[in-house]
Amino acid sequence: MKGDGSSATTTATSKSIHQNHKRKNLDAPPTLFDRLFKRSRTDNHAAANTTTATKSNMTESKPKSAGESAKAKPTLEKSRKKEIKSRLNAEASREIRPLAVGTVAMMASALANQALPKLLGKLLDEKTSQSCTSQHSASKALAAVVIGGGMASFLRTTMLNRAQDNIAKRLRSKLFGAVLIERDMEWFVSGESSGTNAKSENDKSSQVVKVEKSTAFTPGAIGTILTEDINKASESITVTFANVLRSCSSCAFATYHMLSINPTLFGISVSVVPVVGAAAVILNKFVKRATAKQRECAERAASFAEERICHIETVKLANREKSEVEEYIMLQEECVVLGRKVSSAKGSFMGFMFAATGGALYMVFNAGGRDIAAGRMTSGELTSFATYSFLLGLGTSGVFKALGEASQGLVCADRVYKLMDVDAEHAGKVTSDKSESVDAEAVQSILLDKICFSYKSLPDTTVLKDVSMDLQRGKVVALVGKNGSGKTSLASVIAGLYTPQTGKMTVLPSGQSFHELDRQSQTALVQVVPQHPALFDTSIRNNLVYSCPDASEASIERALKLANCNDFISKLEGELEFGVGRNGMRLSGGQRQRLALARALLSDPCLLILDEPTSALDSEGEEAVMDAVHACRSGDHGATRGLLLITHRASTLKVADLIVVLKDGKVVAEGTYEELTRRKDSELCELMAELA
Ligand SMILES: Nc1ncnc2c1ncn2[C@@H]1O[C@H](COP(=O)(O)OP(=O)(O)OP(=O)(O)O)[C@@H](O)[C@H]1O
Repeated sequence: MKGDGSSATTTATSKSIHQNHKRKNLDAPPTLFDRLFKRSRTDNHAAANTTTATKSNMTESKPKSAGESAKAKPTLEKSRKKEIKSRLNAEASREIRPLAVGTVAMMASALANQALPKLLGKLLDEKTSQSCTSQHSASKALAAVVIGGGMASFLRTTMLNRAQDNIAKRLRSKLFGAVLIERDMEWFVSGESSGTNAKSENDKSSQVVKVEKSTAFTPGAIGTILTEDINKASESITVTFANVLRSCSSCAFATYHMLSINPTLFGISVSVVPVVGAAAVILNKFVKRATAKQRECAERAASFAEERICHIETVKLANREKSEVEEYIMLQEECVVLGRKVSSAKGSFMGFMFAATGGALYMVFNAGGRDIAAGRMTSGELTSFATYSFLLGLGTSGVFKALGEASQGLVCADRVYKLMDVDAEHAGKVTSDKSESVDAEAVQSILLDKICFSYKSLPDTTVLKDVSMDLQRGKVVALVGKNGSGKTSLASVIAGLYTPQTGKMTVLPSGQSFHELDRQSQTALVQVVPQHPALFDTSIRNNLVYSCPDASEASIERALKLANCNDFISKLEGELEFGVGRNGMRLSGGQRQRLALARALLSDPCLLILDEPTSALDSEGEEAVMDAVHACRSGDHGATRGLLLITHRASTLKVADLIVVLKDGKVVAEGTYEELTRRKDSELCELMAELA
């Protein structure tokens, strides 16, 4: 089993990440990660306070999800607008240098644009007056303006785009951190992250219950926020802001020049502005609403497609490919209808603008022609005037367009910050917030004392009731119970994924509270092999070292041997470098389980939890579980470890030192296999009979 360069690089990278993490705990200078997330948390707390204030000003009592808010109200409350603006400004202020250079360059290029018509007019007049000497001066000035303007345009584009990219990068990093680090598990499994069923209706024709899904922070919606919304939000404080400035300056310069050339002609030329402005305001409102609806529809379609692709096996087993494609087409049609409304509105505005501008130019040339004939104006002046009026039109539409983009940017930023701000209910305690650590090797047992737990989404249902248990190194405890009795929930609480409402979980002999330890200590103490282990679309090696990136070759080999992985890995092409495919689909269920077991063993935890470990294992794989039992009892390199087996198999139950029977979240019996099967009507016998 050899590693190639790429995996070595990956391992080296993960090693360095892990080492960085370790260094962080030793009070090293703050890393980029620290700076980003500490700042982000400070921002979030500040924002959370402001948000609370904002929420109280809102008319709705229930806070809405991003998808819902976009659906219900594409415009923002004043106080919320103010808050978002100040947060965006804070982001922009961190890019003050490229923004300042870009803005100055933009003003310079705008000046060059404004100078062009005048110089062109001058050139024309000089040419018609046959003055060879002055012709040169206009040409030289023109050359200087063209070269200077070109350079300014280059600087403007590169600097503003650089600022935009930097802001987007920071927002993306903060947002991804807020989603991955700062949220507790419940946020991911509850309706807020995965989308809830908004309403159900029975589709009689297909006899399938159709459920309209909300787009509230589904993985698809999170993806869209991370890409499109952040792009638009960062654009609104860089390029769009600069465009507003440029368009305004264009309007001011053009107005000045037009007034200085011919004030009467200026009056004729701007007579169409109020009409065009009023049309723009009305259409802009309509476009904003329609765009929000179109976006919500596109998100629903994206989430729909994503879910079907993720669960392709279920789709194919149910023979639903065609009907799912049809439903997707219907969603697309809905999007197209909404898109048509947006395009019609935009098209009408463009057509109206064209007609209005054409009409204004017709009037200008009519009156200007008369002025030339009367000797009040030269043809060069009229050309300059016409070009300035064109620039004024361009500037005016630029202002409206940029203002529209800016308000769209605010709506997008609102979605970004809604996802970034963690509400108190779902704030997972961040690793660095908990400073207590433990020497995992010194821990002898984990003691559960009257643990009570309910999920936040169902606070009235107590899933675990006064569960007490002593999980010692070298001891195998089997946990049995009917479906839904709370076995997996207990495993998740012990692993630190959820915090119990009452009761204590203590590590001995230090007596520290497990749930007050930092995440690194918690994962060093407890590792879980879940019912359906998730594998990433990468090599076996990378999947293996996921929770222990700095594992040595010797410990990798030991973990693989303990989990009985070597036989199947040696038959795979590339062995440890074999790509397992998406969700580990290129491996069998048993192989996935065994690989997950090796991954857990690699961390050398004090306690290993195997949730239904034999469900996907063949008889050969069951031996791996027995090997794990042996390794826990006798210690594979000196130290023993505890094992909590969630199982129903009699063969596994027999090897356990203690069997704990769970019923409706309560421990109803505990003892050895012999003790618990002495009576035919014992809880364990009844359970085994029911499960047989
Ligand atoms: N994320 C969750 N949010 C709310 N309730 C949940 C959640 N996960 C599980 N439950 C509920 O908690 C109870 C216990 O579930 P749990 O998965 O712990 O049972 P289990 O004994 O492991 O079941 P099984 O043997 O089927 O895996 C069930 O009633 C279940 O509906």
